[in-house]
Amino acid sequence: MHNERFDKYYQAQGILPRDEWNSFMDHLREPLPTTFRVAGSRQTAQLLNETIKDTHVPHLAGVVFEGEAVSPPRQIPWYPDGLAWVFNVSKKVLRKSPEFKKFHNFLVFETEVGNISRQEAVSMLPPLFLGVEPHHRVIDMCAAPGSKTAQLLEALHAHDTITSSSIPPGLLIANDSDHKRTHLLIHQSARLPSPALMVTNHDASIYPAIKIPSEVTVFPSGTKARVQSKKQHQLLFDRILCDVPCSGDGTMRKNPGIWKNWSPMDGNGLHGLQIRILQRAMRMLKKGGRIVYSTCSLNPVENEAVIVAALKSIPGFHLIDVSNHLPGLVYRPGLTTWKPTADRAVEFSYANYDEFIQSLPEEKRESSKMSPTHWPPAHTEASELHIERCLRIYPHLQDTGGFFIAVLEKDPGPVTVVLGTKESIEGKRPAETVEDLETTEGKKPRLSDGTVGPSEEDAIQVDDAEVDIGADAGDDVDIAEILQDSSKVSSTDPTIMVEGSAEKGKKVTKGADIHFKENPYTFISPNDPIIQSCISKLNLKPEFPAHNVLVRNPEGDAVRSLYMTNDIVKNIVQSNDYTKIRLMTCGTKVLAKQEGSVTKREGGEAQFRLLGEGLPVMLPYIEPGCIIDADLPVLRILMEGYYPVISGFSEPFRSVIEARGTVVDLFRLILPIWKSAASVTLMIEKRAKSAMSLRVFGEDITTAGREAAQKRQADRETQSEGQEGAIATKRQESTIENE
Ligand SMILES: C[S@@+](CC[C@H](N)C(=O)[O-])C[C@H]1O[C@@H](n2cnc3c(N)ncnc32)[C@H](O)[C@@H]1O
Repeated sequence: MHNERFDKYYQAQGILPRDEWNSFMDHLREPLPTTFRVAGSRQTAQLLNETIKDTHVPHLAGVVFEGEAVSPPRQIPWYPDGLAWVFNVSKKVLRKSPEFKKFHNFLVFETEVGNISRQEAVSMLPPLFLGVEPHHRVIDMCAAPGSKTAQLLEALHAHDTITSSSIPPGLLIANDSDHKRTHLLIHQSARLPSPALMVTNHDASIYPAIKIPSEVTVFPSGTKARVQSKKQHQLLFDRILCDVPCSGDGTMRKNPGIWKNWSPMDGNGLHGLQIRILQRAMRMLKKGGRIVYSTCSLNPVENEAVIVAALKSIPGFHLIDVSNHLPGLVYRPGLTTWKPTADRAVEFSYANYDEFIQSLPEEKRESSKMSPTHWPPAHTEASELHIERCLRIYPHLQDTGGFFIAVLEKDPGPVTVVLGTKESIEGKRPAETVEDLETTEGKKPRLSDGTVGPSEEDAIQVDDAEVDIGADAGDDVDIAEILQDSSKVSSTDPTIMVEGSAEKGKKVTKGADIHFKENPYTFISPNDPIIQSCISKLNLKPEFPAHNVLVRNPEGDAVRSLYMTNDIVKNIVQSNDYTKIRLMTCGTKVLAKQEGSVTKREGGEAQFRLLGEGLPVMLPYIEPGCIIDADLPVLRILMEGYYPVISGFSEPFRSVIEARGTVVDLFRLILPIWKSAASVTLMIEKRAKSAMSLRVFGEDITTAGREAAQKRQADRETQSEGQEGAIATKRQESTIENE
């Protein structure tokens, strides 16, 4: 845990007063304490938080392990409502002290079901500065694996109750350029089902313009709303998170491997991409909207230098003073000057870019990774831009990782015409300013993605401009035309077709990504017989938004799963080519075909059931008459076996369920069950069932839990007999580690 280049570089940057240097370095070499956040809707989170505060903490307060007192978890002072916790306990204590082991199990299971997010303290900050509200349109540009996305989604769902999800009028797009990592986002989203969520897979620096219909034009100050046109406009966002890829040297406490190979060149190489992502975000932001730019790097080249370059290249933005936003948070102001180096040995030989570039042989100048924006601005410029308003977080300040945050706002500007979608006029969300970038930034050159590029005076080169999967207004072209374009598609590939376009040679939208292999999104008619059958069989209320139900298969038929979205997600899906925006998923799965149900086996029509993950979203539409009261003994039977027979339940549950039933209401737990001829099954996922069992009964009474316990016992016995003991322990340890 030593690197001379690191010391030399950061001492030269003057990131800290001299007398803090040793403490800073000592903390960098210490492992991070465990931190977690109680997640979920506000009501659920508060309830679980009370359990931690009132049950777990007192239980852990007096624990003494091997003669030493162990500290119980404590609340992170700056996190709102005390919902984030830190605890500093070694693995040995976790494993061997029964009190901590129980608490650890609680954490593992609640994390599994999404009630707790084991997140680094500093990583919880960016969403707190973004201030998302349920009506906001939000994009998380570099979202995977999704811990901040989860926080943004929770803010969008601030009006959820313990049992049911609200349908926010806003939108959250979680994007990541790494296809594999977008699957992490999809996995996360199953824990927080939201009809307002879309997951996309794009390079954020060339994120395509999303079209949205703007049917109604409203003129300000009380003039009457009237339909002016059915034009489409570019969707602009109220809030954007740019948690950009970075060198990550702020995470050294968690990733000690960074020490060995650290070099200033890592940050130098990322600087250009970081600027382009931030610039793209600035162009997608609404007037008065807010961007949070963050990195887990301490390097000014990845932080302040990016902010300066972006602010200088696109006028109309400023840094917000957020010093009073989170009382209790200790941080340092942004650096107003710094010293870049293009030298692995960390020599600071060049005071400015010109000196640097002149020092290179002519043939090497063009390929240099360094640009003028790596160097600091003049002193007056730095103070005009208020670079000191950025936040730097160092490990020794509050025993965290290192982090950087800047909060940018787009000037509100004069309001000329206010355009809104139909639903905004009907009061679901405040009318918004939607501007047509085509006209407002007409003087600037246009990038090939249809967005506006920097002007000639701008210091930054946009070198990905040739990648066009962008914002062209959506002319239709023949697929043959695309096939001819060898830069986009290899002409030797005979199978090129947009997934889901059933006919060969079908027209596709210009700019569509024909390599994108996802099933299409088809909203089905509210009169579709399957939808109608779900409404009647599952006793759904007439308010059920049947027009917002979609399916995902090439034929567009309701064959297996039904998803629900809110209005804005539907508008976007219907106005854009899903391959062009590379849409991985949207909305939330609410209903699924019950395979092998009796009627199906007898050749009757397929039956759909409510999904556990979609239940909070569906609950407001379920007739109260089909919610059955039950008690703890009933829940116990449901949890202990996979298919408990109906005759095994006591009255009155037994008679009620014998008549019929799809949903059970248990002391503010609403759970879906499936009733077949002779048995009744709790339709929740195995791990979720175990988490609930621990929460409700204090032990894992589920079949899977009992089997796992038996296996552990058997392993222990084998171990004590001295046969393969070492192997069994290792397996157990690695399971705990993974968890
Ligand atoms: C710092 S991580 C994001 C962490 C995430 N916000 C969270 O809290 O879980 C940066 C992410 O950016 C993604 N990424 C890298 N280059 C990108 C690009 N050009 N466009 C979009 N995402 C990118 C990486 O795949 C990575 O998942």
